[in-house]
Amino acid sequence: MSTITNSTNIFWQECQIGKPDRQKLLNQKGCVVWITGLSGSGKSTLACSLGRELHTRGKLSYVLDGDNLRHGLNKDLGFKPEDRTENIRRTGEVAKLFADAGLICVASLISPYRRDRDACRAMLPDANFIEVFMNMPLQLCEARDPKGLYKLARSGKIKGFTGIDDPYEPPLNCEIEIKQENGVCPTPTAMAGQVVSYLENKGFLRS
Ligand SMILES: Nc1ncnc2c1ncn2[C@@H]1O[C@H](COP(=O)(O)OS(=O)(=O)O)[C@@H](OP(=O)(O)O)[C@H]1O
Ligand SMILES: Nc1ncnc2c1ncn2[C@@H]1O[C@H](COP(=O)(O)OP(=O)(O)O)[C@@H](O)[C@H]1O
Repeated sequence: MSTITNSTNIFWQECQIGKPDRQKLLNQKGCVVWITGLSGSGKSTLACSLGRELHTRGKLSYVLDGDNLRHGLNKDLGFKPEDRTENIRRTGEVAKLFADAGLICVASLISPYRRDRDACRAMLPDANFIEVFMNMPLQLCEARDPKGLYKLARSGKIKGFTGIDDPYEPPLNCEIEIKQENGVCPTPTAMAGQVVSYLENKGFLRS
């Protein structure tokens, strides 16, 4: 991530009401839950299920989904490595703002490159970046293929598709790993439950 800025003569503006005040109001702690994994691994499913579970518990969250962001904020970006890097950087910055607002921000993007995810982690105080790895086999994701993209990638109609002809670098230091047990994928509710338990144990669900 570049730390170079093109602006000069800029100053940080402090306000009287800060993150601790907002957290107190919301009775929770702002953080980023960053879900990474292959296309079709269940990132959006987990993000939605988690959002629903937190809402039920009276906790304010917001989902930043890669696909959705590419309809607006990131619509100028493609899938070249430098575009993916910029996609992740922008999303990291937005997620950081949501966390500062006191929300539990759930970012759900393939984010295939370790360096880009680590750069987002570095934007936040360490414990406030919770990396969730959807550790699902490529064969399962490809068998699901809900958008038919793997089929297009295998036939060469999409170039640079993650897992096929573009790399996915699994996390080395994630906080949560979601994986199959005895060849069975946990249900969406169980996946969300795993994340909620983590948030609860680490004190994010109280101020
Ligand atoms: N070349 C290539 N590689 C990977 N994915 C592709 C590609 N082209 C289009 N798509 C679709 O874009 C969705 C991924 O967007 P992301 O912003 O999460 O990608 S990234 O983090 O910048 O790698 C991804 O959504 P999910 O399937 O939900 O992961 C795909 O539907
Ligand atoms: N835990 C799960 N159990 C069964 N099917 C799932 C599960 N998670 C996701 N799926 C299914 O797999 C497909 C891909 O899930 P999705 O959340 O869109 O993945 P991603 O966002 O990583 O591309 C969808 O059809 C979804 O219904």
